[in-house]
Amino acid sequence: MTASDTPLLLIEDVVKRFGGLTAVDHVSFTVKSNSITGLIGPNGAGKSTLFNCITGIVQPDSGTIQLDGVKIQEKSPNQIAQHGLGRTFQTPKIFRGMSVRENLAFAAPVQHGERPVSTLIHPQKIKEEETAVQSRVEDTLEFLSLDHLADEYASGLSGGQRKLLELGRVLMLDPDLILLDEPMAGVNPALTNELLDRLHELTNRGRTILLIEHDMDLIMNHCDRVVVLHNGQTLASGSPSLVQDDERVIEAYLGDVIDE
Ligand SMILES: Nc1ncnc2c1ncn2[C@@H]1O[C@H](COP(=O)(O)OP(=O)(O)OP(=O)(O)O)[C@@H](O)[C@H]1O
Repeated sequence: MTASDTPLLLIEDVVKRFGGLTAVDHVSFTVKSNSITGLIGPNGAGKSTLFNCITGIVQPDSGTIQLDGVKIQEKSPNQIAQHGLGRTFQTPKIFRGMSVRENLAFAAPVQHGERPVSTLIHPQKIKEEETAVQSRVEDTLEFLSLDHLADEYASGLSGGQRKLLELGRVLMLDPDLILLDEPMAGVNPALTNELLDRLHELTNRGRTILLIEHDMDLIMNHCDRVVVLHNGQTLASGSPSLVQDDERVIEAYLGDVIDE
């Protein structure tokens, strides 16, 4: 395998049990840099549990998870985030009592200015850091077309705008790999298109995206690869067209989704 073939994320034989239930059952797949990969499967297939294993919220019982060539399965969520992983949740984690701009600024990595002693010792450095954060906030507002809402309270945003803001908070950490848990659920079509444009733009800028989504049109039209989970196992993985035509996937999952 050459360096350029090395996947950004490697999931190998990962198992996670809750008592007698095997939620993730020997799952293996890879995610290439600068791609969008869709993780799909019926309710209870193990998608969120796998996300939790990747982000360090739960520890897998066995298997290997590598991010950019480094094993991360025994690291803490903070260490994994510092290693270049960002994540959004089904329900956005934002501060409703803060403005959009404050939400973004607050998501920036810990700065010297937040430590009182540093403020006295390195005033110039702190000023530079504050300027850099402000500039990053403005860039993020513009990138996500949230600039007109910058001073609004997050509590006043629509569901879709909250999802954009949560993505913005993740982008403030400048992650290489972004995990999105149902980013389009409850988002109106105009904002969904906006969000999809941004996701493609992020891959053009060198980011990599792994997303859980139930909207099949979106998965088939916008993902480079699809991984299908069923009963905790990898039922299929490959290009959207390959997965769409896979008899096992149609029988176990797509049949139901299309009939709905
Ligand atoms: N903390 C937990 N304790 C016990 N069982 C759990 C826990 N978390 C998940 N499970 C179980 O593991 C299985 C997989 O759940 P998971 O939430 O990962 O599925 P999912 O594919 O994300 O489903 P959905 O699409 O409904 O969100 C389910 O049977 C669920 O009940």
